[in-house]
Amino acid sequence: MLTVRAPATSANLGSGFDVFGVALDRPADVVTVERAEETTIEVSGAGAQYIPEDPAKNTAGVVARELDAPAHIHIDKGVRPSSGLGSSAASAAAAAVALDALYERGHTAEDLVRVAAEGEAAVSGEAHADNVAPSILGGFTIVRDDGVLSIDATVPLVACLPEIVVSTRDARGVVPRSAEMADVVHTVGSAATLTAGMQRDDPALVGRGMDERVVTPARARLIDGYDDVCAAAADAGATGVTVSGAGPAILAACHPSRQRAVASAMVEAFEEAGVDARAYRSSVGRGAEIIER
Ligand SMILES: Nc1ncnc2c1ncn2[C@@H]1O[C@H](COP(=O)(O)OP(=O)(O)OP(=O)(O)O)[C@@H](O)[C@H]1O
Ligand SMILES: N[C@@H](CCO)C(=O)O
Repeated sequence: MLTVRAPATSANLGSGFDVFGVALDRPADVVTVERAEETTIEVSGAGAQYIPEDPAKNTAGVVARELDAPAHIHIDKGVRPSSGLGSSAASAAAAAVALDALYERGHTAEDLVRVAAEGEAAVSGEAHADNVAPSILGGFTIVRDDGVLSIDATVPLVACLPEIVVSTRDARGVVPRSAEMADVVHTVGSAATLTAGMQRDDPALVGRGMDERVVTPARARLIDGYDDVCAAAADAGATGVTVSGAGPAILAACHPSRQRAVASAMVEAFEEAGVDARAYRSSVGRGAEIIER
């Protein structure tokens, strides 16, 4: 028997659609695996009632199939599904790390990112790896077709999760199919600025680099109170604010001394818009870890 904790993640960071991701300190999924003849899944915790226990439909079950590593899998959800905080990815990442260790397969972390991305494909229709990469590797990650990079950083972040559900499948449906060249140039500038900011641990550069004009505005319309929450975060000192993953969570970057104020301002602004919310104060965090053998 073996237990792994895999963290929530925020993907895109505005300018890095389907490329950038970041591990958060919390919340996290905790997955326990035990060898079995065939895979079975049991789910408890946040939003468990919305998560399929059929291994073919659960990201952790798909990972067990891909690794040919049948197991009884217990998933304790800390990351609520359809949150924009990489819920389905946290289970996939934890299962990949746990099953690799349980069956002593010795895959590299990069191999496990590819396997966990297949779990994501089963639920969202596409094998995007921008949540599973940070959930396995930790840090700020850059995913490309030819590999994945992870950069350590400690920039303070606030992820504010409202009591609204937006599925990744739906949020991918509103992404424009094409973009103006001026917006593409702007996005490249933001992505480069954000990457430099992560490397220098500079919250001001990271915040500026979150600005993006194509995908983010289309998705913001799916989130009640989005503009007010962004304005409140900026007033409280956020250096940048954007949709986390496919939403509805909203991610802000800030200087350490402003983190508490930014978190409170975002929750209050959601509440003024009639939406309950909670904020997770975080830094760029670590990846999946075995916590019990
Ligand atoms: N182990 C799992 N944990 C969570 N959701 C799962 C799992 N397996 C399958 N799902 C399904 O995946 C969907 C939730 O994933 P979705 O990608 O919409 O949200 P998310 O992972 O929180 O968001 P995002 O990818 O934007 O950060 C739900 O339909 C849920 O039933
Ligand atoms: N890059 C993906 C992440 C979803 O978690 C998207 O934005 O659709």
